[in-house]
Amino acid sequence: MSGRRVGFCLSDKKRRRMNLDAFAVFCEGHGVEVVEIDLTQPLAHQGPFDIIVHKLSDVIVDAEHDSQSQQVLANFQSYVSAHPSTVLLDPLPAMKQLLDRFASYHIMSELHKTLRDWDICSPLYLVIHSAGDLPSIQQALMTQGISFPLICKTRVAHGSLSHEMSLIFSAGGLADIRPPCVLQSFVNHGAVLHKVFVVGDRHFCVERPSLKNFPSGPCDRKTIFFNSHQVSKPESNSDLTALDEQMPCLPPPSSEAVAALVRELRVQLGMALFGVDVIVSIHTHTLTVIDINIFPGYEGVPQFFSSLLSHIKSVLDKQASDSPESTQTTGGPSAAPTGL
Ligand SMILES: Nc1ncnc2c1ncn2[C@@H]1O[C@H](COP(=O)(O)OP(=O)(O)OP(=O)(O)O)[C@@H](O)[C@H]1O
Ligand SMILES: O=P(O)(O)O[C@H]1[C@H](O)[C@H](O)[C@H](OP(=O)(O)O)[C@@H](OP(=O)(O)O)[C@@H]1O
Ligand SMILES: [Mg+2]
Repeated sequence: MSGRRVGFCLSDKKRRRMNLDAFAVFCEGHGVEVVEIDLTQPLAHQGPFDIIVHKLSDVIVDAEHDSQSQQVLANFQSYVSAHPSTVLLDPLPAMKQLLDRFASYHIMSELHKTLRDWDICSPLYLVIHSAGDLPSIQQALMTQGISFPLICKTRVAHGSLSHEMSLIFSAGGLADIRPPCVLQSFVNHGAVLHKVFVVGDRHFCVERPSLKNFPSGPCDRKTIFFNSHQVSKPESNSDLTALDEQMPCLPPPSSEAVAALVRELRVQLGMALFGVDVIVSIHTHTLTVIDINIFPGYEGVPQFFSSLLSHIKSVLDKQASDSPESTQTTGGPSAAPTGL
């Protein structure tokens, strides 16, 4: 597959984390040119691109208050509008919905309706738009049957501030929330998180440390503030992740249920590169979706490079078969062997 150019727009952190240089070498051997896009320069001078793979979440979040980010985003969007044949991985509207926990948690809350055959749910949650009076928040929690402990997360779902969260154990702890935020019911799950990393039509499950169990119901305990990156990275190990009491190992989520969940989310989100965080309730053994991430780190997925290239090639093959030229010739282009 010659002459295919794939542009990448990644933050410095993401480029290092993904090792884009190594991926470019990997793709060269398969006839795909990987080009890093400089967002500070006109994209038209750097193209053309068959596909652009990006993680513009930081730029989109910063564009809310920063004029330079607004300009970068505007330049990117104008290039994409002027080049409709360039495929975005993933589309900006799809990405934007996952940047907002108010939106992504609504998607999660609807999953049980479309996945009726599977014991899949997401925790009850309350959206807090602004700092209202605490009694009305407490009343809303009671009305919706959302019990303590609660986990409080910022509305913005990506970027450094988005991982600062808190565990709230009683009504008094509600004074510690900083709206806009969500208050999500805390589900005891035995300190094991299942990260489901999705790359196109493939997905991979990776076990990670997670928050330990806490006594159900309100208790007189101070709010615990933490950063999620201290809790669920492979190396995470703290008082927050060490179980206070021994408990029987939980069965992992069924692979069929995870596959059904990924299929549903792929359709609903219209995305190819995302991560789903899943826990298993120690009480009900229900597969519980607690988070969805844009273009995650895929740490613990050695098949990431080959899966990403395989998806890129499937997109390019579809582009070739959909292109007007392909209908003018008999039989269309011979689909280049993906070999992956
Ligand atoms: N409702 C919940 N019940 C129990 N534990 C939870 C719940 N929500 C989150 N957690 C715990 O907190 C951790 C971080 O939560 P979450 O994934 O929502 O944060 P995040 O900042 O989006 O994380 P990341 O971006 O790294 O996926 C989870 O890995 C899990 O250990
Ligand atoms: O845009 P951010 O930095 O919030 O993206 C995060 C993402 O939210 C997840 O925290 C990723 O962790 P995993 O889900 O464990 O992959 C982070 O990946 P990392 O490899 O950089 O820790 C993203 O940065
Ligand atoms: Mg998460």
